[in-house]
Amino acid sequence: MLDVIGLSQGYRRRPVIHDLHLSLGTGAFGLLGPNGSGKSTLLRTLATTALPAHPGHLRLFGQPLDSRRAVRAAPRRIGYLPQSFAHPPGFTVRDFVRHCAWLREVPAPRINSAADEAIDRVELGDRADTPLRKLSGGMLRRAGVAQAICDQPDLVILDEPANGLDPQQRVRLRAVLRELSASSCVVVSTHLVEDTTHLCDRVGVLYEGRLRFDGAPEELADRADDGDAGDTPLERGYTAALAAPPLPAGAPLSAAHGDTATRPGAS
Ligand SMILES: Nc1ncnc2c1ncn2[C@@H]1O[C@H](COP(=O)(O)OP(=O)(O)OP(=O)(O)O)[C@@H](O)[C@H]1O
Repeated sequence: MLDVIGLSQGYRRRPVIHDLHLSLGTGAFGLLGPNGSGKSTLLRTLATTALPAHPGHLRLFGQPLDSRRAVRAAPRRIGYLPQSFAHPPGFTVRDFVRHCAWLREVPAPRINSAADEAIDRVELGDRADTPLRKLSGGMLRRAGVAQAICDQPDLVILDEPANGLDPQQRVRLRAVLRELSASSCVVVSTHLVEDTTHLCDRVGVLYEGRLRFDGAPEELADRADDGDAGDTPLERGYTAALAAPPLPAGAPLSAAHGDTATRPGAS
């Protein structure tokens, strides 16, 4: 579904992601990392809103982004929720989700029903005709999730989707994403380390633009030492991973996710 092969990415002359390797198939992948570690930059690149410097660094749906045609085609199969997004404040939730679906070139006969279904999934059905400017922060976030999951894209990329959600809505969101991840590749960045146990079959820990861990949440918890900071084994395992060296390009991947057993580039 998605292969990142030695990706480096940054802003002007400032590198942020360094020689990153990652292969994902169907399932839920949680991306953890401290502020400024490069999570949003990586997700932006996977969503193709920022292109890699070299087309060969990213393969989506089996294709490198090496032609205008490939770059144009990829977003049709990607649902993306950025960390923050501009929205026309006069749009209702329904207008917004339909508009995003139209931008993604969801076939016209499917747009209305797919938008309504996505709005129901995030439990905004009773607000479908409410202008976005009148929504609470958590509701606006859910409207953002609705547009990303509308028509079940093959690749769903969500940058901190649980931001501002109350505990019940977080549980509901996890259930929706788990359901999606049975047939799509769902990539979620979060600061809620514990959330990944309930949602993800695989997590990555990014620090200073390099992956420090890639495996099942249980394996991350196993990294924990008594001396690591955190209240739970998973939080302590996360702290331990931050102190670990970057993963080498050929490191084996957890067998729990997708169909790739080793990193691309592994000999
Ligand atoms: N548009 C931009 N222009 C220049 N530098 C940027 C831009 N966006 C991010 N950066 C820089 O890139 C680095 C990584 O930022 P990024 O937002 O990817 O991290 P993050 O892990 O998502 O952080 P957070 O958890 O705070 O959201 C930071 O040092 C940030 O200052």
